Amino acid sequence: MGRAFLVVMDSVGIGGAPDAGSFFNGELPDTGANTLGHIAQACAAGRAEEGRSGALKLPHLARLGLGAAIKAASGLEIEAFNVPLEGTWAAATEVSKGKDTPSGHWELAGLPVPWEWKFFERTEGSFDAELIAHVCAAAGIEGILGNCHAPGTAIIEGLGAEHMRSGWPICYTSADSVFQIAAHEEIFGLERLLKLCADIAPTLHAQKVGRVIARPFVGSADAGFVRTPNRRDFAIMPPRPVLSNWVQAAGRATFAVGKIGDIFSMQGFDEVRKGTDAVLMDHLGDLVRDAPEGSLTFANFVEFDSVFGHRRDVSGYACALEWFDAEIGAVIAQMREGDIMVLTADHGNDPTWAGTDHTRERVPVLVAGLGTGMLGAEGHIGFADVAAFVAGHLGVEVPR
Ligand SMILES: O=P(O)(O)O[C@H]1O[C@H](CO)[C@@H](O)[C@H]1O
Ligand SMILES: [Mn+2]
Ligand SMILES: [Mn+2]
Repeated sequence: MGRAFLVVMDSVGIGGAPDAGSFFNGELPDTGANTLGHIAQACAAGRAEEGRSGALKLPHLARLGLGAAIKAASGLEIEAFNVPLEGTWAAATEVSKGKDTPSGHWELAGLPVPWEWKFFERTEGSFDAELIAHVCAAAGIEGILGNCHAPGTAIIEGLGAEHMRSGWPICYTSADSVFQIAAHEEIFGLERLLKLCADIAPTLHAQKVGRVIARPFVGSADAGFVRTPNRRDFAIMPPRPVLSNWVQAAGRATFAVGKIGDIFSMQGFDEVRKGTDAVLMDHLGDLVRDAPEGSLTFANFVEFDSVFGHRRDVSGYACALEWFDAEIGAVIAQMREGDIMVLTADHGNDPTWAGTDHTRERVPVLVAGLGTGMLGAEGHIGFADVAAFVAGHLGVEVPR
């Protein structure tokens, strides 16, 4: 029967989205954004030399068809990826009207987002008085800080000291459908922050805001502020069953690795394993060793996006890709006969692009365990085809 491992490299887009012009970073449309393509070009030109050097080395992903996928997606040819093919590949195009994590993951899991998300469009004064009053009442405080679009690290640097003085939470958003609350773990309290987010989430979800995100941090004005790994996403529930539900309903085991549990509101998984990306790679290796026949493992590696993409750190992103490639090569080598691993992404986050937001892009779909081939017409498929493909491999019915 075999097993399936669906692995999302968060934000590792390959350009070419036909609707990129409808998505923006500030004033600039995402037309031409290409996360992997532009990182590879920067590396080849010697512009990504911090902590690494030279051409982007992704031998395992390249053998699975990364070069062919980029070329199909965006027309770009990356010399470093020009190696003999051993995998099955495609470039996937998204239809959901959002370039964020839930939109990408839901559609990859078979559910294109069936509504328009609510975005907070004003970059300053983003939240209306009613919402602010709701947050204040839920938190038992007089006011909030922030109330704007901002990168999360910059806003705690700018408002952390004031937050410590006033005890008011820092509320901010981005080009995504998110309401984020940053608060000091010791001054405001971690449990209090998580409870506040959980309490206000139903109101925001009812307005089709995709996620309320708790962004705890520690530190001081003198020593600097730093976010902790205790981030928690309170995401709107998918309105219909998705891949993990289908597999579970067929009596199979399902495992979530990383933030997958949060993205699907903990629905459809027998077990959720979390940690930093390095820890997640160990979890994935353990599951490749131990997961039962017929099972689904759905993993997300978030640091490409959260640590490097949003920070527009090209060298760091390249390092993370090279680390991932080496590690995943060793994990793939442990797969059993009949297993497949599908490596894909949920959106772009081009670190050479303007702004600090995600970028609308196509994504690679690279399959290990099937031999050499291509999916779709000339290598083009939709995000939702990934779910159908994985379900088909497991012999699980896709509900109509
Ligand atoms: O800049 P930080 O706080 O990391 O926020 C980013 O993370 C959010 C959720 O992934 C995105 O919408 C973007 O705003
Ligand atoms: Mn994402
Ligand atoms: Mn992100």
